[in-house]
Amino acid sequence: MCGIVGIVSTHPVNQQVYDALSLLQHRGQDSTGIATSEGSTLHMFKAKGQVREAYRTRDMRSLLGTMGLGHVRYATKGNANREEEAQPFYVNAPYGITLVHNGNLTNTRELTEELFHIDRRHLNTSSDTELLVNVLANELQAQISGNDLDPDQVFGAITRLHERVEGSYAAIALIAGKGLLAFRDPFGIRPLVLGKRSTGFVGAEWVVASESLVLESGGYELVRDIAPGEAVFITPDGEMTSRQCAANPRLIPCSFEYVYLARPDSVMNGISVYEARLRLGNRLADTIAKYTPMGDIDVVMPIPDSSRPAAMQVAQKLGVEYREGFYKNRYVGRTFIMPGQEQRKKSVKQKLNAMSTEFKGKNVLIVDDSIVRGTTSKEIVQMAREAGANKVTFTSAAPPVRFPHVYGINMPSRHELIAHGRTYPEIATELGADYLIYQEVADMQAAIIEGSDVTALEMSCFTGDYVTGSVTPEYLAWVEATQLS
Ligand SMILES: O=P(O)(O)OC[C@H]1O[C@H](OP(=O)(O)OP(=O)(O)O)[C@H](O)[C@@H]1O
Ligand SMILES: NC(=O)CC[C@H](N)C(=O)O
Ligand SMILES: [Mg+2]
Repeated sequence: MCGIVGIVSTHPVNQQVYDALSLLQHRGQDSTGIATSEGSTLHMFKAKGQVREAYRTRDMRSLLGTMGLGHVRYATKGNANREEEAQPFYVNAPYGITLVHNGNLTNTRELTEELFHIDRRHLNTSSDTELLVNVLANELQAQISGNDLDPDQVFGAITRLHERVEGSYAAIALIAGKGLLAFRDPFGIRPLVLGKRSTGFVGAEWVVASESLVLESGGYELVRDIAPGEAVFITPDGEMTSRQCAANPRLIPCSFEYVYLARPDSVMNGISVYEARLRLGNRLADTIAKYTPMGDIDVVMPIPDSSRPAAMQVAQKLGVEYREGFYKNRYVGRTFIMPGQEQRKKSVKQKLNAMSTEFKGKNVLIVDDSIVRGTTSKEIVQMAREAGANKVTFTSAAPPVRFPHVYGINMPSRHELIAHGRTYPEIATELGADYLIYQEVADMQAAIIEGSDVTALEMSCFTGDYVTGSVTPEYLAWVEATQLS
């Protein structure tokens, strides 16, 4: 999962893009980059690491211009540690295009072949984003007749792109001197919102971002979510045009955004992430009440940070005291999105510590938002026991993750998933917990979409049902054999 932002302003945008990326840091910690367009000149800077460490004052000063975009990366394809794969990606024709992408393409093998053998394009990395920007450039080139670029040509290119590309993609591109283009895949798997701020001068300022909290913080009004399959083109003067470019668009957003990835203060596809997490807690409480005699539980505890809203509701609904027994070191980032199991394991220990006064002799019910590899939960159960807990009940506000996620969350291999091929008692034993309770799939779906217009969710990592056609057993075996873990 990555974070993306694009801004068209009447003022220099470098600082605004930087501020937005800081707010999206929870979506990717591997690398970051910003590109700006100063007339027809593109400026770009990218580096490994988090936003605060990556940019020096001189890098920021070089990012001139009133249109810009930025990216924080959580790698799902290629190599998390290679600076060349940090985004934005750049191609010099037509006009000069830079692009940022959140998502993961699932027909990369076909696209690589086509781009090389038919379109005669040079690919220099194993990043799927490099494929995406080259398809865009190729299709844009095919649309252009004179020297000017009009929105019809841009939308024609996106229509073709939707026909060629499969998988998930929320993307923003800067076309040097011409405008900013944003588009979302035909299922709207990854999020993208559009915001506007009136300047008091002619024209408005526009922002496109992964999450709505970026808009709120910058004083933009939320115009709407960009629709699945839709493309939005904004000229340097702030003129905005949009068009539906997909043949059969249907909103099927990723459930994992609501479970874990997004910040709780964002609203995505009309659903408040915080409220969805509260509802997940309510439903989980009902399931817990079915299976656990309440007299057995002394306290409910969250695993900071993401499970707090759900844990609060579990405690309230069960009528059990809510306590924070794990202290979180705020200087360690999110562990799940770190690359490599070694680093993730080490970081859980550095990040969380159990306070023995909260555990001694107690039956604790621990709530996490999800259990994926079990890296966090295994450590947590052990910490709780060492801190003197009597019985440990571990609960997850999401169902068991049993299948690879191929749409922008890095869990490509079934074998690394703790729930894959194991029964509940086997998982509990593996975690060292006395009891283990998961949310049901139907309850997760109902909790997330309740009260909204969304009718379906992308839940493949829980169900094994993939919404794009290219995800076959053969593809999954290839992903398992070749991708990052
Ligand atoms: O089973 P695992 O493979 O360990 O993955 C699941 C855990 O990872 C995430 O926490 P993370 O520390 O990344 O972020 P958070 O602070 O937002 O909870 C998530 O909230 C779970 O705690
Ligand atoms: N998580 C993402 O959105 C990743 C984007 C892209 N697939 C990359 O690996 O860089
Ligand atoms: Mg967590």
